[in-house]
Amino acid sequence: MSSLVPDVSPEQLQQLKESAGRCIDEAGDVLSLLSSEIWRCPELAYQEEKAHEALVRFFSQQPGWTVQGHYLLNTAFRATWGPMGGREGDNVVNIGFLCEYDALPGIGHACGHNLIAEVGAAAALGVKGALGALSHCPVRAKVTVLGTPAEEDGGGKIDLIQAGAFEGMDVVFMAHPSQEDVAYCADLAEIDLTVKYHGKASHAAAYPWKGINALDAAVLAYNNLSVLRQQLKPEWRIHGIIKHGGVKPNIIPDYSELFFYLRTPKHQDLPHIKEKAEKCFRSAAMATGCQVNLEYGKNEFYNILRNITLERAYEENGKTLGIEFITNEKLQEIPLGSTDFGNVSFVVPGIHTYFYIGSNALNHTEEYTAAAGAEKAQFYTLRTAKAMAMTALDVLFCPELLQRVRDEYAEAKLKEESG
Ligand SMILES: NCCCC[C@H](NC(=O)CCN)C(=O)O
Repeated sequence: MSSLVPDVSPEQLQQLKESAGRCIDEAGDVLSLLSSEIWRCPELAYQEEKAHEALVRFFSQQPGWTVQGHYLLNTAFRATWGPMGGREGDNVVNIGFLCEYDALPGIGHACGHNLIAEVGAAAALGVKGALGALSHCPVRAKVTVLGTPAEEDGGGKIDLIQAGAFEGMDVVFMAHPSQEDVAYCADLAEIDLTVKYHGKASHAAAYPWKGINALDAAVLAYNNLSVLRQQLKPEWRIHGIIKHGGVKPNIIPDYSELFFYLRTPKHQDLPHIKEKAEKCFRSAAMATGCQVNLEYGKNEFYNILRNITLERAYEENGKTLGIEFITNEKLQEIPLGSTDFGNVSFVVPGIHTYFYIGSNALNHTEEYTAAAGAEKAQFYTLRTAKAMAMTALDVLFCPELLQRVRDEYAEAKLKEESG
């Protein structure tokens, strides 16, 4: 372990970590109530009004927090504690914990975002509780909880980055429910694409030759993409749905709409997959005589800029709590999807870990929705929060560790952005 700030011994840091764990356990009931309140009322991206209200109420009822509802976005919030401690002129070390709370259409919290909110809140309570119990904290510390809506659709963290919400943060943490405990997974860069074909209606039996078939264009495009996949790199992904394909069998469809996700390991590769996909959509328009409009999502999701220094510190703390991590780099390179945390990782050093919740069900299934709302998930959720809080305390009290985190972030960002 790096050398600690003056006045804090390794034993005292360990006592602080244990204190954080006790604070989290003591708040276990209210944290579980918070999580289940969110879970019971699933709300879609940018519409998480009840979840926002529950989280703002939660922190407003906790002593010492400054809470801002509707923070820069209607369903975002910010809760801060501090800066406290240190000496006049000391630099503030601002630790951020991120909460997600949007659900999926039709299957509720099938990605367990209610547990993401709980982990973030719990870890923040733990750090605040441990520091607050000190007669004098030798570090000028601040804890920031940021409610970041719309991860599943639109990317609220990206909106918040653009609005300046992450300025002044030194390190950020969040954890995402999964099937295993892992400090890093190679989440993909991603962009949404909506494709609209406009044709010409006609009676499909009487004079079909008068029509221009927008459904044919959609089907051709879908098949074009299906054969394109053979020529894509194995980690690239193109997948989607036909949202509209016509209204009646005897009316040649004059409108069809498709919704696709395009994904690549690095956000610098997105233009290449976009170019390939566009040829598939435009050639289908040419083949059928349709007009085509391509509309990209407002936010590109970035891949995650990993911070191995922080990951290792998190793993060390988690192991003391009995967490068994996947550390095999090959398994960590298997993409689990995408997240707008990737964009955050390019503006603030941080980790987006994954944690087991007591079920082998798969995300984005009804079984996972049930698992995310089950009492059994609470033990794993609070354990993850403790590991995050312990790692935050390491960052606060080990200046060398914080410097290594910063150095790795700067080097990784330079390497990534120089291609
Ligand atoms: N613009 C759509 C982004 C979809 C993000 C979604 N995220 C997760 O499933 C969370 C786990 N990475 C996805 O990857 O489909």
